[in-house]
Amino acid sequence: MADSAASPLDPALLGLRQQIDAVDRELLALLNRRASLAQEVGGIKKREGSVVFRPEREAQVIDGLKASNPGPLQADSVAPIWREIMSACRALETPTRVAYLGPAGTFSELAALGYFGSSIVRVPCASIDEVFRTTTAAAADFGVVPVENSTEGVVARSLDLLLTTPLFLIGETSLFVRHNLLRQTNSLAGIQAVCAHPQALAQCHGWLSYHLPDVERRPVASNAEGARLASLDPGLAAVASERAGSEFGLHVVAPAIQDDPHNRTRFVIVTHPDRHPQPKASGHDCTSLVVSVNNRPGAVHDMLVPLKQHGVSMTRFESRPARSADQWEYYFYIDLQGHPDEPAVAAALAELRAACSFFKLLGTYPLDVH
Ligand SMILES: O=C(O)C(=O)C[C@]1(C(=O)O)C=C[C@@H](O)C=C1
Repeated sequence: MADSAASPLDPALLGLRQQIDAVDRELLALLNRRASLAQEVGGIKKREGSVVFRPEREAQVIDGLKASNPGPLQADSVAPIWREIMSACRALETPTRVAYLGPAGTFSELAALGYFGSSIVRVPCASIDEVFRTTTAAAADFGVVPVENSTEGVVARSLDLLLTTPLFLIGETSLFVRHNLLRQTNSLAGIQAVCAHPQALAQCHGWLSYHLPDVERRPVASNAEGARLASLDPGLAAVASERAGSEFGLHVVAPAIQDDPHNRTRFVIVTHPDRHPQPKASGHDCTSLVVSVNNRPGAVHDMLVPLKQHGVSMTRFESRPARSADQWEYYFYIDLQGHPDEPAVAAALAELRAACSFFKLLGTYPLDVH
């Protein structure tokens, strides 16, 4: 087909491409200069024995660039580009090993890559428990685990493990989750079972009930594991990402089958407090804690009064049964806006701690920058 605008012989096109080539060479030279500076920073950190990954600094770099971006590059493009640049620079300082619910192609892997960039050492794990174990045992520097989905609510296992393990939070990221029905053949006929993580099956409940009402829904450890099983058996279908589909050579029989078109999953980044300090204030931070109060009338209200008194906003409040002898005891997972280095947050936390029978600071970290 004739395409005069895209013809490589068009002198205007040729001229513009030559300019792009020249800009790319300049960009490469600048990126290498940046990389050398990061290496020098890495040298200082090594001498001081301090950690390489500084989530608050990375958030500030991206925030600053977005605020001063003159365009036409869109503001939304700034964060992913600089995340990759900083990922590559960080890798020159030290390898970053990141554990997540694998195998390749899971949404957890996408979240890990979105947050840390692609210059990481991937440590796929078979379960959320294994992500916590691997990170606790220092076989990974960081773990990425889902905590909440906009359709299905909390990921209970992650919340329980945050309560019971020593790991703490240093970051968060969220992902638009688009599920697809994948299979060896491009047809809905003859499917015997649909395999996926229980959360994904639940997020597609409406679609599966309508289109495959009599087909077994088979919960498996991850969506990518479902895709792997579907690649071995023509009678099986999977609910997973397009990436998992291409990874295992499957057709997308039906795209975007999640019941909520805005289906999002929030992930947190965990690490071990012995190996990583709490991030410093970035200016846009979140502080997460889990608390419990004695079971008496008004106790939850009283616990929250210090937040109001010190003008600290609460952005999340989830309850989980404590599974203690008293079956009506609960743990409350609370997210506050701000950092404990801010006097109002410090004062509110101190008073809240005094009002609680149990108090655990889960971490403080920069809010996700898009
Ligand atoms: O500023 C630092 O501390 C660096 O190591 C440099 C850099 C970057 O590339 O900008 C890389 C890694 C850190 O997580 C933060 C920033």
